[in-house]
Amino acid sequence: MGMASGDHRAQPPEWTAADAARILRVPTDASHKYSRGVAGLRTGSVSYPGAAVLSVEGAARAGAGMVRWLGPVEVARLVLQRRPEVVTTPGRVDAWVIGSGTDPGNREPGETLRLREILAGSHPVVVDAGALDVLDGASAPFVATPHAGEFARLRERLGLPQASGEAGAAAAVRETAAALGGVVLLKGSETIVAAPSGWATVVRSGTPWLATAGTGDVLAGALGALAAAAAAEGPAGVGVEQLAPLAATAAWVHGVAGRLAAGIAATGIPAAGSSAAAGPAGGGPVAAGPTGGGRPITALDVAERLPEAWAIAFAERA
Ligand SMILES: NC(=O)C1=CN([C@@H]2O[C@H](COP(=O)(O)OP(=O)(O)OC[C@H]3O[C@@H](n4cnc5c(N)ncnc54)[C@H](O)[C@@H]3O)[C@@H](O)[C@H]2O)[C@@H](O)CC1
Ligand SMILES: Nc1ncnc2c1ncn2[C@@H]1O[C@H](COP(=O)(O)OP(=O)(O)O)[C@@H](O)[C@H]1O
Repeated sequence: MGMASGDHRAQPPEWTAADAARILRVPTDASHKYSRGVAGLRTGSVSYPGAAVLSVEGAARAGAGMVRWLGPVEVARLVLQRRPEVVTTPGRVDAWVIGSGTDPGNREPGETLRLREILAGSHPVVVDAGALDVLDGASAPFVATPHAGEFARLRERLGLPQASGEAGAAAAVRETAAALGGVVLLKGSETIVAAPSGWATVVRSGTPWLATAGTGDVLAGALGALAAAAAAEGPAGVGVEQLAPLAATAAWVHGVAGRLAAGIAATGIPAAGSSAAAGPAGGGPVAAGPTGGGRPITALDVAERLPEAWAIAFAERA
């Protein structure tokens, strides 16, 4: 994390396996499911039930002590069919994931109220897709996770001009984070993460094979698990600036999981201390990169490879 910069003019440095390894938490003899963090998800809907399943998969596979999913009973049935480990009754939550697989145009007023309550709380919140419109006035530390289309709409709502070019994207993500008072994770072939302070990093561990429906839902769930683990660690909780490296780590692990699923991850995963410019000694640039082959993948394939990606990062632990 020392590599990343708060200089608004600078191009953000790349997040590495070693950076991710410093953030990931390993259970000890003293651990129990609650100390490892409860990820609470209000994701999916009757219109998009699959997103509930996918975000739950992301959270479960990224190491949550418990996944609590709350929502319509017919969606709960699908979630439990896929993953009976999930708890579907209200209770303790250390970090929330909201919005994936929901349509703000179709949201019941009661649900909007619940989302606003979550955003007025003190637990970290991952704000995805259909919840990006309720961010205004949030006091909880949060990470917004828009794709390019959602990012453009978010900036429009904030009265900010549209960004252009690679350099423009990084500056725009920083500017949006500062305007919102929360972390912004802009998804894409390069995923840019910025905190309100201007701290920023770029994640390049993925593959274009990730461009398939539902992979963003898996990422939101995975980030929820990492945030819950951090939040469960002590009474001090997790501040907004701490959420940025957690978000970069979730994106790094998710990207590598995509590459593992696509069969192109055996070589060239950026290693300890590497950056795109570091050369082979530091792990090197991605050898089997975007045009280096691979095969089609599904969002569930990505979720299934999260533990392996996690272990690849963790192997870089100093
Ligand atoms: N199995 C499921 O239940 C799935 C549910 N999903 C949910 O479906 C809802 C709608 O999400 P969508 O993202 O499809 O729709 P959006 O309502 O965000 O709109 C997509 C629009 O944005 C534009 N756009 C520009 N850049 C884009 C980019 N990088 N990626 C995607 N669209 C871009 C597209 O051209 C399109 O017109 C969300 O709640 C999402 O979470 C999706 O995650 C897909 C899988
Ligand atoms: N061309 C690409 N190269 C690498 N990763 C990509 C590419 N396109 C999309 N992704 C990744 O795939 C995921 C897509 O998320 P999102 O757009 O929210 O999809 P969905 O809403 O269908 O879940 C993100 O993690 C994003 O970074």
